[in-house]
Amino acid sequence: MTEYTAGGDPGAAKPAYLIRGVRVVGAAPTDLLLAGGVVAEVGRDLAARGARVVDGDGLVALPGLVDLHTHLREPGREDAETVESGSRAAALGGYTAVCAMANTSPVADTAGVVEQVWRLGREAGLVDVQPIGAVTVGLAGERLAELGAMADSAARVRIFSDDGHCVADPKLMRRALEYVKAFDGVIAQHAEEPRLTEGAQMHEGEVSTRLGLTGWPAVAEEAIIARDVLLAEHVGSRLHVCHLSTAGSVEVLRHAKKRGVRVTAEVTPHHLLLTDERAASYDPVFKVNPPLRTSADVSALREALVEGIIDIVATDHAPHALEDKECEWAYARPGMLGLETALSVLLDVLGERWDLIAERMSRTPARIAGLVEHGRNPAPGVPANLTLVDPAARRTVDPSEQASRSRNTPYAGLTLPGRIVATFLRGEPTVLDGKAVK
Ligand SMILES: NC(=O)N[C@@H](CC(=O)O)C(=O)O
Repeated sequence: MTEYTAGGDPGAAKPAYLIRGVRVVGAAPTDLLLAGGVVAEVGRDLAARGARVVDGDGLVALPGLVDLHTHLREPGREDAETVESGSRAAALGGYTAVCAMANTSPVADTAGVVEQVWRLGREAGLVDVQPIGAVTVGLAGERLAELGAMADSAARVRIFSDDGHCVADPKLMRRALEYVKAFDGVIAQHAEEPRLTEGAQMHEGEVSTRLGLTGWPAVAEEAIIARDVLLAEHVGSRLHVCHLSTAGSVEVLRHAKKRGVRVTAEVTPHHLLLTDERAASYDPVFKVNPPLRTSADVSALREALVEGIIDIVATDHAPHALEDKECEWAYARPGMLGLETALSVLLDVLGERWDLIAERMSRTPARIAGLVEHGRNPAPGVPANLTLVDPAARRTVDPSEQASRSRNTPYAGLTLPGRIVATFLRGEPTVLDGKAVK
C-alpha cells in the first residue's frame, strides 16, 4: 500500500497529516487527510498509511483565517513587530494569510518595498503575506503612488490603502478608484475627515465631555464613507471601508449596498467588544483609531456583521513599542494587537456560529483580496489551509504570552472562549498543540 507524504522529491518529502474525527463546518465529524499541500481525502475511518495523526475529537476545522488589515511594521519599526513575528502571531491566531498595511518606513509605495515585504513573508513561511500598496506617495495624500508597478510586481498588489491616513482629496480618491479598475483592484479607505478630527483623542460624546478629552466625532467617518460610496458608484470601481466603527456608517453602507455600489466593509474585534467607557481608565492601551465608540454603536456593528451589511472582520493588528504606549494618553500612539485574540473575541460576540465565522473571517476576506488558495472549506483537491479550534477551551489573555513583539493587547486579564489547536498552511503545520512549530 502506498504511503502518504506531502509529495515532491521523495528524499525531501514532507509528512502527510491525518486529522481524525474533526467537525468540519456544517457537517458531521470526519477525517481529513492532508497530503501534497492539499486536502487529499475526506471521509470516515481513513487509513493513516504513514501520515502523522492529529486527534480532532471535539475540535472544529475552519478554513484558515484571512486578515485584510494587519500592521507588520517591517521595514522600519522592527522593534514593534517584524514580518516574521507578526506572521507567527497570525498563525497562532488561526490565520493562514494576512494583508500587510503600507504605513511602514519607508512606506510601501513602490514595487521595491512591496516586493521586500512579500519576500520576507515567504521566507518566514508561517502565513501568506500579501502586501497592500499605498495609494499616495509617502501616504502624504498629494500624488498617486506607482499603483500599476506595484500591481505588476512579484507581490501582485490588488489592495491599496493609505491606512492611518485618509485619502481626503476627493479628486485624488476618484483617480485612484479609476486607476485600479484596470486590474480589478480595490481602494481600502481609512475613513476620517481630517478637518473634523484635529487634536482628537477619543470618541466625541458624553465620556469625552466628562474626561475633558478632544473628541473624534462619528460624522468624520460617516462623511467620508458617504462621499466615497458616491465616488465608487460614479466610477464603477471597488471600494473597501477599513475599520467601520459607527451606527451611522452602517446606515450609509446599507444605502450604498441597496443601490448596488461595489463596496465592502470591515469591522475590528475591538469595535465589536469594547466601548469608549474604557478611556476613563486613561490607559493608552485603549487608544485606537478610529476610537472605541458607544454601546449603541457596538450593537449596531454586531447586527450589521450578522446581517452582512458589514462583510468581514479584520484585526487592524497595530503593534506598538512600549515607549509609544506606556506614556500619557495624549502622547500614546493609537492601535491595539489583534491577531492572537480575534477568533476568541468573535466566539464571545457571536457564539458558536461557525459558518458565519468562516464566512466573515475567511471566505469573504479571501474573496475580496483575490487570495484564491484561501477561504475554502476542506474538500478533496482544495489547498490545505485550515485551522483547528477547540471551542470548549477558555483562556485568560496574558500580554507576556503573545508571540507579537509588542504587548499592547486591550484584553489583558480577560477570559475568552476558544483556543487555536493547530494551523496548517498548504498542508504543513505552522501551529500544533497550540504552539508555533517554528
Ligand atoms: N489603527 C490604529 O489605531 N493605528 C494604526 C494606524 C491608524 O489607523 O491610525 C497603526 O498603524 O498603528
